[in-house]
Amino acid sequence: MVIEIVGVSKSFGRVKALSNVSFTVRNGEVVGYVGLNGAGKTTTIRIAVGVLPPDSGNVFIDGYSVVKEKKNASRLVGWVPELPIFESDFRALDYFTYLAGYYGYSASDARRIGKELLEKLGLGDALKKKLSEYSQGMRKRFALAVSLIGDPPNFVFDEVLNGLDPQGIAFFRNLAIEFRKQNKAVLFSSHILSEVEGIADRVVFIHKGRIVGDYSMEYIRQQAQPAIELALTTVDGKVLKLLEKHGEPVVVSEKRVLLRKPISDSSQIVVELVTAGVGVLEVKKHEKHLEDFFFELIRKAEGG
Ligand SMILES: Nc1ncnc2c1ncn2[C@@H]1O[C@H](COP(=O)(O)OP(=O)(O)OP(=O)(O)O)[C@@H](O)[C@H]1O
Repeated sequence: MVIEIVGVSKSFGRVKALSNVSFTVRNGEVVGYVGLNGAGKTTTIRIAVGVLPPDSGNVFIDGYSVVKEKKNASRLVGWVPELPIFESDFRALDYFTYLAGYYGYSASDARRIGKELLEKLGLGDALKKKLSEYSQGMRKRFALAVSLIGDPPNFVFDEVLNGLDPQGIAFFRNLAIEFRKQNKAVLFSSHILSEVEGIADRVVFIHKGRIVGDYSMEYIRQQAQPAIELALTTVDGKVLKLLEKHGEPVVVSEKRVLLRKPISDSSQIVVELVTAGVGVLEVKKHEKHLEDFFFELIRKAEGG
């Protein structure tokens, strides 16, 4: 229902992995946790699920502290680690059935649910394979199935999309829709913003152990719209009125306008401007990609 990360810091020797990290994943929210390799995502996640103690700060899962009430907190959160490790002598479906037994499922129910889930995750042909023979990506998918057994109210997934094929990604996307409906709080990490796009409602960005941004996906998409930058001989009310027919003009400087969300071709706009007696000094197309938003945050964080 709610995952609250409050002022968490963690160092490994001289490496400061996390500095005062705080954010909340609320009820019914699916939050992407995006950062470059080594930014601190895995460290945050391991602390959030109680397998790594923070140096300072705390994480609360539905109000239970992972530091002081670890047993209660961990019961309420399902997770998929970055590199899942299992008792590898077991065959996949047998191991799933064994684990589900802990949650009170009968062996026949557990096998039925396990088969269904593993098939959906593209492991239908590998139900009888030993986990030791599973590839890293297959282990990831198996771990995702296992995390769903107890139907916990909160989830934390570490790079879960990494290792899923298109079918697996579609499965995860649908899962996210279900989680939202069921009011669960879901945090999932990725180092690729465009990968979380169709899934997350919000994105928290981490860079060098610090949170550098927290935005709704809607806002990020808006910012990442393409635009046409125009340098003109004059920028006045008449010019803006003309441009409004073609998008959302924003005056950048005395003679520069950024036409956001353009709906017409730049050549058509230039013709209209020239016909109206406005000189066009420069036309620049901004093909803004989602990742640019992420890199801009990093640049700002670096003081550039
Ligand atoms: N057990 C450890 N011992 C020493 N340093 C560590 C340990 N775990 C993490 N680090 C360091 O802490 C920093 C953050 O690592 P972390 O694994 O949390 O990043 P990440 O964002 O998950 O990256 P990746 O996507 O590569 O997994 C890195 O500098 C890493 O080298």
